[in-house]
Amino acid sequence: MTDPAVLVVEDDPIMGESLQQRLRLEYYTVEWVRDLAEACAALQTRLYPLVLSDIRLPDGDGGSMLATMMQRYGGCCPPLVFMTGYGSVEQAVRLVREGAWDYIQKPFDVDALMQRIREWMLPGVQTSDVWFGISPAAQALERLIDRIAALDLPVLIQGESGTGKEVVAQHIHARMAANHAGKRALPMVAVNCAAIHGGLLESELFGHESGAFTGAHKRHIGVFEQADGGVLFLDEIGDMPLAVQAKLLRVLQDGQVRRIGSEKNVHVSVRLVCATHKPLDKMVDAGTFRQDLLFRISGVPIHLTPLRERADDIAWLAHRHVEALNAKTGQSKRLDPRFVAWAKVQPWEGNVRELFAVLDRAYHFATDCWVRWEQSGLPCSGNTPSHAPHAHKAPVPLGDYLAQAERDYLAQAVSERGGKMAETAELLGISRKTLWEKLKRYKIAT
Ligand SMILES: Nc1ncnc2c1ncn2[C@@H]1O[C@H](COP(=O)(O)OP(=O)(O)OP(=O)(O)O)[C@@H](O)[C@H]1O
Repeated sequence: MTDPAVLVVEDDPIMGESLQQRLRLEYYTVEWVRDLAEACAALQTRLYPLVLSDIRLPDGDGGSMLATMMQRYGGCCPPLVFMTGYGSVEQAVRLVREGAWDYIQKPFDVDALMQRIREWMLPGVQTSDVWFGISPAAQALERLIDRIAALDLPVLIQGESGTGKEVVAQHIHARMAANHAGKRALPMVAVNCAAIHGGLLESELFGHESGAFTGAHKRHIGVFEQADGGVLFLDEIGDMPLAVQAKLLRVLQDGQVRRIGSEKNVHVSVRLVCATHKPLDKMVDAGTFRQDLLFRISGVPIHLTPLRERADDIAWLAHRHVEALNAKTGQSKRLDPRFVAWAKVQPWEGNVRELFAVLDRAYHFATDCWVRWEQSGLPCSGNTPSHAPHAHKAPVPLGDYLAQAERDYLAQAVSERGGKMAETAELLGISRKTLWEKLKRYKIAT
């Protein structure tokens, strides 16, 4: 199946015909059937990404439609959305609780329906040449990277934590490597300047000779020399001490490094790519970052847009991440389209890293083949998520974050089911014994 196909189940010829025409105009493949029997036959032939069904059919109703799909596909049935009149809204609400995807009340605005179908259908662009995102900001960035890969200018990537600065640096290297004709593979060496203490950072960058200082038992070749002819990625350059900044500036001006304890300069040629989440211009004003160095390293300045300002990328990234998890685990789970809808309406303050952490949790807690927002440990509607990722909060270890989310999720599930262990365990897709153990571990009262 290549086209996104919608199965429309509608006995009213005018409604069926107009839905079919409008969906075709939107480039969907449409199959229109008039009753439950025809719908059953169609469902035997393919797995539709979306089934749009009238709640009242000549040979059955929404309940029988849902039962048919559940019987055919189990917990993994395609999204089923009911079209309902005023008189059957209550039934539609009940069916949504029982497993239908959503409902839409007649008469409806067709444009609004198309918009919702786009969300239900997850129209992620899956072309392999897109690597950063499908939003206008991401596409502009991709075009920029294509252009600058061939230029010999230093690149400075700025953006909030988790926006993908390292992903961009790696892609610049990949593009350069693709254009590279040399016999030796184009090296890329990365250093996190925030992770190495000042004195050691200098030695890591420029190298040292044996005996240059206490503890320098043998010669160390610095990253400038290691990356010679390729890419040197200095991550978190905003954390570099002023003394090291001065030495870095000299190396960039001279194109030569001198290992600590050596008398000799070594010529180096690297493509420098720096990244930071800190505002370097403000640091210059505050006197904590050298203006001349900022000028040197920002040959091509790149500012990465936070994910909350490029919401179009959420679906695309989420979809790709689930595919990556499938490739890793050998499973074939699919993203619940409501995941994306909720991610868009939540006051989402995290970036891609946080999105992936939430998806990882939902993926691993999934009790069937659907990766659902409900299993992400975040609330489904309303106010700011209780532990929504927040880019400005102090980071906590991922293990603690996941444990907290698991704890909250279990507590919520147990309380919603009035402490009924068998029911809760079944809902969570784990054994009662495992549920008991987890409740004990997290000290959750029942
Ligand atoms: N466009 C993207 N496509 C795929 N994965 C992405 C993208 N952007 C970010 N990621 C993923 O999000 C996570 C964070 O990305 P990355 O480390 O590049 O961010 P960063 O801006 O360098 O963060 P930090 O400032 O904390 O170092 C990684 O798991 C990365 O693979």
